[in-house]
Amino acid sequence: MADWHIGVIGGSGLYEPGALEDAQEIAVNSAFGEPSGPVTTGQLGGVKFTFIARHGAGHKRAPSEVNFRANIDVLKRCGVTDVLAISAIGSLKEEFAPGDFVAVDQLIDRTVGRERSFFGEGIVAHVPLADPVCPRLTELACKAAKKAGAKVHKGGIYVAIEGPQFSTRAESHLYRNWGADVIGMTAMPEARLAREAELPYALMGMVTDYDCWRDETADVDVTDILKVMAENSNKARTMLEALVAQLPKKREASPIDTILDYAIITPREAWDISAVTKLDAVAGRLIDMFPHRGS
Ligand SMILES: CSC[C@H]1O[C@H](OP(=O)(O)O)[C@H](O)[C@@H]1O
Ligand SMILES: Nc1ncnc2[nH]cnc12
Repeated sequence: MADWHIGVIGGSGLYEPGALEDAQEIAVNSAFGEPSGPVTTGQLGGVKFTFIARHGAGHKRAPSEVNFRANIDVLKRCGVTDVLAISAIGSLKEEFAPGDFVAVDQLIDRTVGRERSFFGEGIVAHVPLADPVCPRLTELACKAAKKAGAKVHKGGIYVAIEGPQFSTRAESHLYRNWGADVIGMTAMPEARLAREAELPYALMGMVTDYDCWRDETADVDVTDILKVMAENSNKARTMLEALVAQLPKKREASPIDTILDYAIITPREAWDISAVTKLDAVAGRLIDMFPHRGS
């Protein structure tokens, strides 16, 4: 049984992990290009912990410019076992008010043109994604967020748009009609890639606005979003402390840890050597000729 190593992806307004023990900022290279920046790695409450800011220091990467593959690859290379993503989200539902937290459990992908797989080019995999988030980590994150004083909604359908513009009013109504509960620009392909990298992934969204469907409120705008985020980022950090404080002592295996066992369709003898080399972290468990993974 592996020990827990929590990886956190901080979204808009959350560019620092808070106080870590033995904190070190390290630049980790990825064969998939430039990650959003260096990671901060250390311990939180005695648990291994690694943080990356999704949009980079100073929020310089737009959602379409985030190299999601490199970010996930880098977390995997650091030895992360589970990923908690934190995001600013718009609400498409009356009950999800600004300031509330939503533990997302389903995703609709409306992004276009982003690299969405580690596989292809000589080694093909089809991982299941019916339930794109890890129920165990989501449950732990919900309890932690409540401990941090947040109003938490368990379950919500997130529609991921390409951005960077917010939605038109017609789109906002359309997504509501589809049954989506919240909206953002980053959970896809992040969740897809975490699954391919055999990393259980949970997404805690912090509601910052009502997008533009609601007559009673002003249309979404970044200044208002940042104001709500500023009020909530401490709560997010407290949630992280509460999360590590209540982790079970030993991390039981998750089915996601070995999802590639049933997903790679290309027979091993046909694997393309250069594709396999790039996958030395993501699929390192299966690539016994590449003893890898500095942890
Ligand atoms: C600052 S408003 C739009 C921006 O905020 C969200 O980012 P993240 O998911 O990284 O917290 C949203 O997806 C957009 O990228
Ligand atoms: N209304 C919204 N649309 C897309 N992404 C968001 N992130 C925060 N609020 C958002």
